[in-house]
This record gives sequence, C-alpha cells and structure tokens, in this order.
Amino acid sequence: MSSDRREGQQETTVNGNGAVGSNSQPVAPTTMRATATKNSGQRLRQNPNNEHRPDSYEDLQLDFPNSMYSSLEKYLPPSILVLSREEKVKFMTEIMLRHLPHGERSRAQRHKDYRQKIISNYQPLHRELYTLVPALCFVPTFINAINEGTEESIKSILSQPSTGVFIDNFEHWVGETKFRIMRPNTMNKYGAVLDDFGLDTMLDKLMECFIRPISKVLFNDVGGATLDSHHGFVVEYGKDRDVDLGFHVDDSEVTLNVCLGNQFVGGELFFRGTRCEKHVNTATKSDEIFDYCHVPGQAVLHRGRHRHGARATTAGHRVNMLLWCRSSVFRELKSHQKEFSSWCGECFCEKEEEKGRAIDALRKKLFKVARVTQA
Ligand SMILES: O=C(O)CCC(=O)C(=O)O
Ligand SMILES: [Fe+2]
Repeated sequence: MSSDRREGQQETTVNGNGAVGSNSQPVAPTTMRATATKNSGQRLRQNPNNEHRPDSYEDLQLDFPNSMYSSLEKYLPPSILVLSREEKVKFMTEIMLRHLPHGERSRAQRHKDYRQKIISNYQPLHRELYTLVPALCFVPTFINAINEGTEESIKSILSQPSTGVFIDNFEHWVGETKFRIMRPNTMNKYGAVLDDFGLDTMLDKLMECFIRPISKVLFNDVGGATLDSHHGFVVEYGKDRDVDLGFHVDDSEVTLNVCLGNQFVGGELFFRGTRCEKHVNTATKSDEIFDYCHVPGQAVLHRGRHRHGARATTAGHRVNMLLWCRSSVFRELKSHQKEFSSWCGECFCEKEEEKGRAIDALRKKLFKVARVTQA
C-alpha cells in the first residue's frame, strides 16, 4: 500500500515542529533574507510572554501558516511587539526563514512564485467563496451544533449533508490558458490544489471554525483539538480523468472529504482500519472493513491514518474536495513519545494480547502458590 502517498512530491514546509508538510502552505522567499530589516539583529525571548494577546493574522496572505505568526508573537522582544502588524510579520518571516535549510528555501521560493503567478492571472468565478460565510455554506442545524460545541450536539449532526464548493472554473481556466498547474499528489493526474488558487485563508477558517470543533470531539487522540495547518485540493474521476485511487494513508491527522458531484457511478471509498507507521502494512481485521458510497453534498471525516482508497468511477464525473488537516503539536509530541498510538488498531491488539499474557502468567503463578500451600 502507499503510505503517506504524497511524500514523494511534497513541497516541504515548516509547520511549527519542523515536520514535513505537503505543498499546502507557501513559504517565504529567499530574497527576504537579503533585504533583512533594520530589526533583524533582535532576538526572540527565551520564554513566551503568556500575558500578551497576539494580533490576528487571518486576513493576510502570508508566507507561513497564519497560526504560526500568532503563536510566535508571544516570543517577540518588547521593542518589536510595539511595531505595526506588517513590521511584525516581516520580522517573524525572517526568523522562520532562517530556520529553513537552503534547498527548501529555493523550493519555497519557486512555489511562492508559482502561486503568485496564479493569483495575479486567475479571475475567480465566485469571489464570494474566498470568504467563508457560514450561512451560505452550511445548513442552520450544522451551524447551531458547532456553536453549541457539545459532544451531544456535534454527534447529532454527523449524518447531515454539508454543501459543496464550485471548482469547475479552475479547470476551465487551466484548459484555456494552458497554465501547467501542480497536481495535488502523485497518484492523481487531475484535480487542483485549492490553496494555490488563493483559497487558503478560507480553508483555514473552515478548519478552525468547523473541522477542529468536530475533531476535538471525535479525534482527540490524534490531535483533533489542535489542528493548525491544512492542504486543500480537489480530485476528479471519470472518463478522461483519473479512474480510481489506490490504498493509502493521508499525510494528515484528520481528513475532510466532501463529494461535490456530479453524476457518477462507482467511486466508493473503502476503509480498512487505522494504523501507525510501524503497522501500516498489517492485515485487516474483519470488523475493520467499511465501504462508503459518496453522495454529492455529503462529507466524510476520518483520521488521516485510517487506511483507505477509492474504487473506480465507472461512469460520469466525480469531483471531491479534500482538506487534509494537520496538528503540529501532535506531530511534535509523537516524535518524542514512544507510546503514542492508542488509535492504531494493531497497537491496540498487541496491548490487549500483552495484557492477556500477563494475566495468564499471574494466574499460573497464583495456582502454583495455592498448590504449594495446600501440600
Ligand atoms: O477519491 C476520494 O474520494 C478519496 C480521495 C483521497 O482519499 C485522498 O485524496 O486522499
Ligand atoms: Fe486519502
């Protein structure tokens, strides 16, 4: 099976822990280093200033994930904290850039240029999609449940359909201008990275305001409560498009998969149990087999490490939007702790077997003691 299937072609990005991200987030240009600001001699604080309330950077098109700027702000020296938001951005970008290895910096530069080219040439058909207006995108019951934010309210809407996003316009533009776009992954020859088309701020909001509250309840064990970056893209299947998608795990903690349409036959998702890196190729247990038929307008939310694939779309045209949500906190913790995979079906079984063996050994020991005392 294909594990972390995008690894081969990821644009490496820093996502807080130095962990590899995919090509979701643009990163800073190398030239910014050469044009270092007058503040570049300043150093970060050793400890965060937890009293400080960071600025919001959500509305800006930034070189690193927006949430990283808010987090880093607590470490700014007092003389920088008083500067304008733009100056703080410049200072923090320089710092983050300094921590990128050289090869990644030039790759980052190319990706930034690539995005800039798209943004300055592409005319969005539905500009309203670039700001997430909940009332236009979701049914009221969904919004109410998120606002309530309880386990009960979240669970009550899990089978509710959520509305789609129009993406056909991208492909039309790509066809007309013959612009060579980067595909979302190595397995899909069709589809597009939504973040490259300027939708990253909107998708960040979707993740923070809607996916994170749900994941906090459902997938807390894989960092659902701390999702802080994403990779958003669309995939297309059918005649003259991709046919199916092999068995794989995603480079995400939580994946949102929304079926946008249109009419199609086939394309079912098949799930085969959640696995950590060590157990990704182990056998499937019968209770882990789950097949799901896509329905336009409906979304599936699953752990990224839940092994899955998509069967052939045998007729029509299927378009799905994927939002791979990641948690830098979870990845950081995982890299330091061995016992960090309670969510892996195989680790769980190994633990249960171990427990069984320990109980067996204890029983035998007690039995022996009882026999000795009886004799
Ligand atoms: O085609 C689908 O619905 C699944 C897509 C998917 O699993 C992915 O892109 O990671
Ligand atoms: Fe996937």
